[in-house]
Amino acid sequence: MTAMPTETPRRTGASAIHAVAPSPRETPLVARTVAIPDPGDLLALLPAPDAAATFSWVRRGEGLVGWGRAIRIETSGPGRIRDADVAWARTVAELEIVDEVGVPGTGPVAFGSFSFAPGSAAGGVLVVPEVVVGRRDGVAWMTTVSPSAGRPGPLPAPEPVTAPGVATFADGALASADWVAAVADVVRRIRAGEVSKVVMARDVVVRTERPVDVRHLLGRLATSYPGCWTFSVDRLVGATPELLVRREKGLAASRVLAGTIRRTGDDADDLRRAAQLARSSKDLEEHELAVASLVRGLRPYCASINVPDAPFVLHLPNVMHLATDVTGVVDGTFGHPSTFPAHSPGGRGPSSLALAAALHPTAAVGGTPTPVATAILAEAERMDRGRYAGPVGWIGSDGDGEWGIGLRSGEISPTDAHAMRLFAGCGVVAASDPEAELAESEAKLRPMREALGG
Ligand SMILES: C=C(O[C@H]1C=CC=C(C(=O)O)[C@@H]1O)C(=O)O
Repeated sequence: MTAMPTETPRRTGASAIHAVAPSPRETPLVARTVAIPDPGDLLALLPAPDAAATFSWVRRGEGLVGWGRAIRIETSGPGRIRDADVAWARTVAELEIVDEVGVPGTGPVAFGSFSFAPGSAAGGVLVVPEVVVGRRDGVAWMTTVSPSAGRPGPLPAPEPVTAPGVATFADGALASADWVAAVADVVRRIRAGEVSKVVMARDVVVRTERPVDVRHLLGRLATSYPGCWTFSVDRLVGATPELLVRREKGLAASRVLAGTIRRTGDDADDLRRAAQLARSSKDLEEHELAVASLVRGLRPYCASINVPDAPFVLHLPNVMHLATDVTGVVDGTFGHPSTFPAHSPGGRGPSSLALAAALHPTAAVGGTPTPVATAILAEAERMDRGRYAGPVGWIGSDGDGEWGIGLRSGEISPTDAHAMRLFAGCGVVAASDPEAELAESEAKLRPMREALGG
């Protein structure tokens, strides 16, 4: 039996499952994975401009792309990530799975994206595309999810990609000067001892001459930021350098980023700046708090954890970050309450999504201590972050998967394909200079601005 709608599906024909109440289907959906010849550029396969039905998780030419919506799971509230994990395990249990390839990313896959804040109307979503094409270590495959058990047909011929034309950018919730004043106020509260770190974000609204074709953005982001995860899930699009958690074959991995310096484009100067960043006590403090929060979140789920003594400097085209790669051995015997048996045959422990639920929000996007910091930012930013800075990624049928943090991103409006909101945030600590944070947020907005042609 296969999960089917408990409420009227959207008119796209997708099956909609609201949270954890899938109801049975007469004919099971079949998820079939077959090997295919190397398909070339994965992003070039995406057939249509519709951001709501276009999925991507691509880094250095490898990863997953998908289109169409075979199953949709929507969640909301504080349990939005865990509820989606539970609903996914139930959905998987009711699929018929034929996987002729058997590597991470084959079999049925759900792409997901979750709001930063528990109370956000943006909630959470998992979508199983009708078609997924993936590549990893030179192996390529196609997975189809449909009521038919037949072998998949040829890939569709993509429609031409269109550029958005002239894009105009305007202040979002706060004008720049007001945001700087809000950051200054937060610095005062930190210095008064109320909180150690608060990540302050801002939004920028965009209007484009022509409807945004998400494939245009994805192509530009992937070309300019090959080391980032170029993602598209349900209209949230971006290229994030930060991995919240990957679970693969019993191992958990996370790339924590916090502490930033802008690049100038001059190699010698950038090297000097990298050294300056590695020694900056303000950035090292910001970074340490982010690593500590990640490790605190991961520890209960791991038999062992490896945390390097010092961060390295990650070079991106727009900025450099202090970075720490944390790894852990997932405790397969640990009975996470949201881990369904389908995710832990033989005691595999919490799924990648259960781990993401446990880790979000780290101090790289919230602050320290988390409850105080998130309450302060919610008030000071004067906006709902939506799914910016929330987990974004994919999960497979065995619970393995990859979840990034939805940074360097923007959301295409659900009602107007000419409208987007872009986001960027900065870790604020006692030594922060509000004007410098504004400049840093501008540098972090650059990938999306440039992808839009700004
Ligand atoms: C919150 C963002 O970045 C985080 C990740 C890396 C460096 C950060 C920083 O230095 O402030 C932030 O913690 C963002 O890009 O919107």
